[in-house]
Amino acid sequence: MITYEPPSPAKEVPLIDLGPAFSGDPEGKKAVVWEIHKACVDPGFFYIKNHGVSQEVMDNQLKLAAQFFDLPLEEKLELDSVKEASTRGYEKMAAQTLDEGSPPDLKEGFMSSVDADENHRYTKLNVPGTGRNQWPASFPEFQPKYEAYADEVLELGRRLAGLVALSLELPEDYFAKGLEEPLHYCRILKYPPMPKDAAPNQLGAGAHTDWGLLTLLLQDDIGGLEVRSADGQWIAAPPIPGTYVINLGEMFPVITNDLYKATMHRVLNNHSDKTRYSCPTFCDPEYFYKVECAPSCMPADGKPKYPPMTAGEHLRAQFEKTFGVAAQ
Ligand SMILES: O=C(O)CCC(=O)C(=O)O
Ligand SMILES: [Fe+2]
Repeated sequence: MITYEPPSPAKEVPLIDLGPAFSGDPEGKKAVVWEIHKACVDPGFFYIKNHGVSQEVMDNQLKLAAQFFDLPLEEKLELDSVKEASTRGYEKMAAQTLDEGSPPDLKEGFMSSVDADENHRYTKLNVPGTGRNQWPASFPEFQPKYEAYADEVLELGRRLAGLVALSLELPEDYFAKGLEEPLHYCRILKYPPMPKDAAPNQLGAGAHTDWGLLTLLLQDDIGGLEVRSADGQWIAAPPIPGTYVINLGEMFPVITNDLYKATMHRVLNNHSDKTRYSCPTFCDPEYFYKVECAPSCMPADGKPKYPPMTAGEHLRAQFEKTFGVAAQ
C-alpha cells in the first residue's frame, strides 16, 4: 500500500505554450486551457510563450523604460503622479509601499491608464481616479510607442482572459464586456541594485497581491521576482527570454470562490549589481464592472465566500492605501 500524501505544492512557476490555443486546433486549445487551470490553482502564476507579441515589441518596451528613467529628475518630477488625483505619471523612488508596515519600495515607476478627456463617460460621471495621462515633453516618441505597446498587450490580455474563462468552464467571452475598454494600468518600473544599507525588510517591491484581474509582466534579464506558492514557500520566477509572466489579481478569488488565488509576490534585486527594469500591464475590467462569483464556481448553497465588488472601487482603494493618497 502507498499511503496517501497530499500532492506537494508547486516548486516552480510553470511555462505554458499558448501556440496550440491560437492555432485553430480545438484539442490543442483544450490542452492549453487545462494547463492554465492547473497553474491558476497553484501557484497562481505562469509564464506564457508563443503569445503573439513579437520579441522586437518586448525589447523596445524595455528600452523605452530605460530611456524614460534616464531623463533628468526635474523632468520626471514635472510628471509626478502625486500631483494628479488620478495617480498616473511618474512615481519617484520609494513613492509606494506595497507591503503595509514595511519601509517603502526601492523602485521608480511610471504609469498610464485610460486617458479620459472631458467627454469621456468617466469624467462626466466624476469617477474617482479619472484623468489624463502625463507624458514627457522632451521625449515625444515616448507616448506613441508606449500607447502602442499598451494596446498590444491589452489585446493579449483579452485573449488570455478568454482562455482563463474556458478554464473555469465559462464561455470564452465571459470577461469580454468588462474588458472592452479595460481600466488598465500600464506601468514601467526601475529597480536599482539593493543598497547594502537598505532598511530591514526593505525590498524593490514589498510582498503584495495584485488588485485586479490579470497582470502581464515583461521583465528584463536581471531577475528578482519571487512568488509564494500554496504552502507559503517563496519560489523564484527568473527571466525566461520571450515570455510574459502572468498572474491573477484579487478579483479572481471573488470570481472563483477561492479556487483561483491572487498569489503574493515581491521583488528583490540583490542578485546582481545591475539595474532591473520591468513592465507590468494590469488588464482590469472597466470601473463599473461587477466582480462576483461566476456561475460555474457558485457553491451548492448559493452563498459564495465574498460579496460582489465594483472593479474600479476596489482598485481605487488599493491605490490610496499603497500610495498614501488618502493621507495627503
Ligand atoms: O517588477 C516586477 O517584476 C513585479 C512588479 C509588481 O509586482 C507590480 O507592479 O505589481
Ligand atoms: Fe504585483
